Amino acid sequence: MADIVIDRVVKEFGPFRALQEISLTVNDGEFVALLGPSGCGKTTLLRIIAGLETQTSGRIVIGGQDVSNLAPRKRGLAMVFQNYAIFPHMSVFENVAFGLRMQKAAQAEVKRKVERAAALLHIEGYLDRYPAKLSGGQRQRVAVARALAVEPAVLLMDEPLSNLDALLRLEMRTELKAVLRQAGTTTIYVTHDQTEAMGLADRIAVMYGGKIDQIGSPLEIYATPATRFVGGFIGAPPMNFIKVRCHGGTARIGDATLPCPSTVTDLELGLRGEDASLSANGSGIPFDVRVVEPMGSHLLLTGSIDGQLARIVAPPVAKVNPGVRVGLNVDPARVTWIDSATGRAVARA
Ligand SMILES: Nc1ncnc2c1ncn2[C@@H]1O[C@H](COP(=O)(O)OP(=O)(O)OP(=O)(O)O)[C@@H](O)[C@H]1O
Repeated sequence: MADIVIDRVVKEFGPFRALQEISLTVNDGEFVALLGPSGCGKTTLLRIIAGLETQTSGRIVIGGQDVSNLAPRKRGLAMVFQNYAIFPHMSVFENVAFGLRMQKAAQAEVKRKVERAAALLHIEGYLDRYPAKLSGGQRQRVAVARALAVEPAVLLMDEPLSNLDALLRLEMRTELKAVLRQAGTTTIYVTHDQTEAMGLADRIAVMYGGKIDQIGSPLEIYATPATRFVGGFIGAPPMNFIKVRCHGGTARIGDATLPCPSTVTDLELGLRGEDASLSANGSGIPFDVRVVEPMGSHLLLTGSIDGQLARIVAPPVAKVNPGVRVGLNVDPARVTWIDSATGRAVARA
């Protein structure tokens, strides 16, 4: 078993509390993404799991063993960090072979595993080169290949694809997902890119201000965000938040009404741009269109609902012009209600 238990981990840098009692269990073979904006504490948490940083309090347990006070190399994990350290005096082959050499693997096995990892990362053509003759993206792939070559039970990665161009990034993402799933590697992956987290992870932990705001499958996080922050961070375009007042279980927007949770009066209607559709006769929630952007697969409409900014996704062939008012149909079951005062989602009535 190679499950990872993060148990009430706190990290303080002097008076600044970078992590506020984080608890999270990553199951054996699971892929969990730590997702959040710059400064939310994801790298700090990963470094604590790796043993590169010491927690102020709390424990890290890997495969049933408390590793909180163990040196990084005794924790039985492989890691790829943003500032990937590959050895300049070693060829790409020897860089990828490094972990296997440490394990005193036989030469034939080293060769086989290096070639396999190199093929996966598309660096098989550079095995004889030295890092100085590689681009940033190629070096990054060497670092990933080196981590994968040892076939680790636990793999920690911090933005390992950040130096790749968009197309290669997408390709590597797919490859990485396939290979880690096949190998059953328990993986924690830090990223600030929500599409990457959605595409790769079994579960996503969305972090904000040193805390986990929500943990769940990509679909759960997308469909039922626990906070305004999560709704606004996940999805493109981000979720719209329209301030409304809820009286007797009904919110009124223009001539339209929506059932709302009657426990709170000051609410925000959290509406995904793709969960609204243009009504045929202008009925529904009034939406004043300001800009129409044809994106190919869809139209992105930017405008306002009740004077508040909103972005709506429409079919690519929809006939909509800037400056017009259209009506939106919204399925009440697909909206999120946020308590304006707390920023937290309110259960539907
Ligand atoms: N050694 C340190 N000393 C003091 N403060 C630190 C130290 N390392 C990190 N911090 C602070 O802790 C917070 C979390 O930093 P961390 O690097 O974990 O964020 P992050 O979410 O990984 O961001 P990024 O995506 O920019 O790397 C930040 O406010 C950062 O300034």
